[in-house]
Amino acid sequence: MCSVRGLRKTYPASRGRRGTPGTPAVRATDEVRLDIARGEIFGLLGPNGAGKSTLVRQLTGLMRPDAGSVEILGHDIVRHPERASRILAYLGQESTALDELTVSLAAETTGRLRGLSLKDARAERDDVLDELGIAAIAGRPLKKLSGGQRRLACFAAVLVGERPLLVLDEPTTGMDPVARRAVWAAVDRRRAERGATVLLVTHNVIEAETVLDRVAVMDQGRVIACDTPAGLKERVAGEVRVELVWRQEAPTELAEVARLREHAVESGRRWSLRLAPDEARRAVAAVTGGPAFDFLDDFTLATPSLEDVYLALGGSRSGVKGLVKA
Ligand SMILES: Nc1ncnc2c1ncn2[C@@H]1O[C@H](COP(=O)(O)OP(=O)(O)OP(=O)(O)O)[C@@H](O)[C@H]1O
Repeated sequence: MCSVRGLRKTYPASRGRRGTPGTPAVRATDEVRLDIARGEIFGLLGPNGAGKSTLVRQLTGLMRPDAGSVEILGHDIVRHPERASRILAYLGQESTALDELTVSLAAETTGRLRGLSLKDARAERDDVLDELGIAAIAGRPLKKLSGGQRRLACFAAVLVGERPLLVLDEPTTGMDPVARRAVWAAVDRRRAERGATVLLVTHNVIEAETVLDRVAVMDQGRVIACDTPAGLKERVAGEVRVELVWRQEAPTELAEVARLREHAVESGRRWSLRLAPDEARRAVAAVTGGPAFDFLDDFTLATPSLEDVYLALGGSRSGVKGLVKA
C-alpha cells in the first residue's frame, strides 16, 4: 500500500538576526524506510522533534524530500505530489484552513472537494457527525469551539469523502476520554468495515497500543525499531515495572529506599522503576516488609507496556543502541 525508501530531509541552517542566535541545519528525516500494508493500522511513535510530522508531510505530498521515494497505491508521490489528495485523507496538527467555517460546513466542504455530490456530501457529513457524537455543535464555527471539540470537528471533516489511506497526526490531542474513544472506534470501524489503511502519529502510547497493528519508533530522524506492539514489548520482556506511591516525601533516610532511588524515575510522590523480575521482588519485599511500609500509599508490579518500550528506546541513548533491530 505504502512504500518509503531512503527518505531524507534536512532543514537548512538559519542565520541569527538582531542578536538572536542562528539555528544549525537539522536532518529531520534520515534514510527512512517503511512499508505499510493495506488494511493495517500503523503507528509512528517518537519523542518531540523525532521527525514524525516531517515524515508525514513528505508522505502526503506537502513537502518535497531531499532524497528518497514514496509510493502509495502505485503512485509516485515525490514526482506527483498532487495525486496524494486523491488517495489519502490527512489530518495535520493545525486546523487554520477550516477555522472560519461551521463544523457542518467544514465537513460538507471537505466532501465536496473530494468529489462528492452535494447530496452525498451532506448525507456523509450527517453520518459522521452522528458517529462522533458532535451533531449538537454542527452549527458552530470551529474557531469558537474548545481545543478538543475543534480537533474532533477536523477529524470529522477528514472522514467525509472516504479515502483508502487515512493519515492522522496526533488526532486525539486535547480531547476528553469520550472524544478519544469515539476517534479510536471510528478508526477501527473504517479498517474493519471498509479495509481502510491508517497511519497514525501519536504520543499517546497507552491508547494507541489497543488499536495499532505495527509501530515504527523514530528518533532523530531515523526509524530505530519497527514491529508489532507485542514484538516490541518482547524486547523489554526481561523487565518488570514497579510503581511506588509514597504518602508524602519518600523516606530516603532508610537505606533500602535510598538504594531504590538510584533506579527510580520520580514524578512527584510516584516512583517508577524498571527492574529484572528477581530485583523487583526484592524491591517490593524491602519496602513492604520494613519501616518503609508505613510511608507507602500504594504499590504495583506490572509487565512491560508499549510505553515502557517507548521509554526504553527514547529515554537513553544507550538503551536506543541495545534495542535497534539488526
Ligand atoms: N520548518 C522548520 N525549519 C527548521 N527546522 C524544523 C522545521 N520543522 C521542524 N524542524 C526540526 O526538525 C526536527 C523534526 O521536527 P518534526 O516536527 O518533524 O518532529 P516531530 O517528531 O513531529 O515532533 P513533535 O512530536 O513535537 O510534533 C526537529 O528538530 C525540529 O526542530
